[in-house]
This record gives sequence, structure tokens and C-alpha cells, in this order.
Amino acid sequence: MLRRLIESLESCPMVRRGEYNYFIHPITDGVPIVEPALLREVACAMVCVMDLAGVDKIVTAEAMGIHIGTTLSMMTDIPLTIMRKRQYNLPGEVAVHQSTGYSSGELYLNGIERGDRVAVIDDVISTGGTMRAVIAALEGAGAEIADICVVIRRGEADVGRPFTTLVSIEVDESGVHVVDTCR
Ligand SMILES: O=P(O)(O)OC[C@H]1O[C@H](OP(=O)(O)OP(=O)(O)O)[C@H](O)[C@@H]1O
Ligand code: HPA
Repeated sequence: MLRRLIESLESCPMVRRGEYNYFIHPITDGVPIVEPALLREVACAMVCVMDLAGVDKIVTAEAMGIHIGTTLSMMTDIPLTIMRKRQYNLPGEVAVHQSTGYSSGELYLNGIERGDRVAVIDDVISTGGTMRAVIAALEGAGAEIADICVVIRRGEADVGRPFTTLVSIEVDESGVHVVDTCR
């Protein structure tokens, strides 16, 4: 079922970002090209593995959760909000600090009301810094997190809550190796 995702991961290029081996893939980077069939495969798998019952809103983080979140939103008719790296100063905006293996900054949550039941999705989890920031923002806003799903798990990050992944990978100098799948 995840044939396109697995094959494209195992053949994708990699670059160094400081000490970090950064793999480059359509789902995590939007380059070189995002094939509709791959996006459909990923979003269909998410619909299958996630608990979306009673979910009011899908939450993702800028930038590379957006194409996945949009596809899932269109398939499920559940509205989407995107945590942005830009501050809007709207009433109720929640700011949190995000750090990854190669960057750090702020993320801003808008559009969530106390008691909202939300599903969180993202493209990849590596250090878990982004997901921990997203969870902290949602807790700060008083949301109930129904489910969390990331397409690609890289490593063993702990985000303090269970989450589902479509594939788990290991990355070394020779490239990406898929070591587990959700089905
Ligand atoms: O588990 P972590 O170490 O936090 O890494 C995962 C995060 O890194 C990437 O985001 P990034 O902040 O690079 O922004 P982008 O989506 O704009 O590329 C990716 O989209 C995840 O959100
Ligand atoms: O190696 C990576 N590639 C793409 N996106 C990422 N986000 C965290 N790590 C990575």
C-alpha cells in the first residue's frame, strides 16, 4: 500500500546540514516534484490508520505539513489550521519555541478554541522538537488531542504522547533505509 512512499524514500538524495544528514524527498521538501499519486497514497494511509472520529480540526506545521494536511482536509472535510513561523497577533494566538536537528525559531498557533478535538499531522519526526512544540501550543490553547500521525519517523524521538507513523527510517551516509511500515 505504501509502495510509492517506500521506493521514493529509498532512492532519494541526501545533503549535509552541519552534522545532520538531511534527506531530500517530495513529502518532506516538496522537491523535485510532488506526484499526486504519492500524495494520495500518503493521505489514504493516514485516513486508514488515524482515529478521526469527532475531530473538529486538523493541525499541522509550516511548511511541509501543508500539502499533506490540505489533502487530508479535502478527503475528510475536516478544517485545517497551519502553525506558522509568522506572528499574526490575532486574539488567542499561542506562541511556542521550535527546535529541530538543524534550525530553531518560533511557531504560532491560531484558530483553535478551548475544547476543540484536534488531529495533528506532519511530514516527518526526527528530534521531535517540532511535535513537542505543536503539542505544547495545543495544550496551551486547551485543545483535546485525539490523534497524532507523521508520515516518516526518523529515530526514536519521545514527544510525551503516543503517535502513529506510516514508515520508520534510518539514515546513514549511504542514504535512507525503510525499517518499518504501519501495514
Ligand atoms: O522532529 P524535528 O527534528 O523537529 O524535525 C521535523 C520537522 O522538521 C521539518 O520542519 P522545518 O522546521 O525544517 O520546516 P519546513 O517544514 O519549513 O521545512 C519537518 O517539516 C518537521 O516539521
Ligand atoms: O532529513 C530530513 N529531511 C527532510 N526534512 C526533515 N525534517 C527533519 N529532518 C529532515
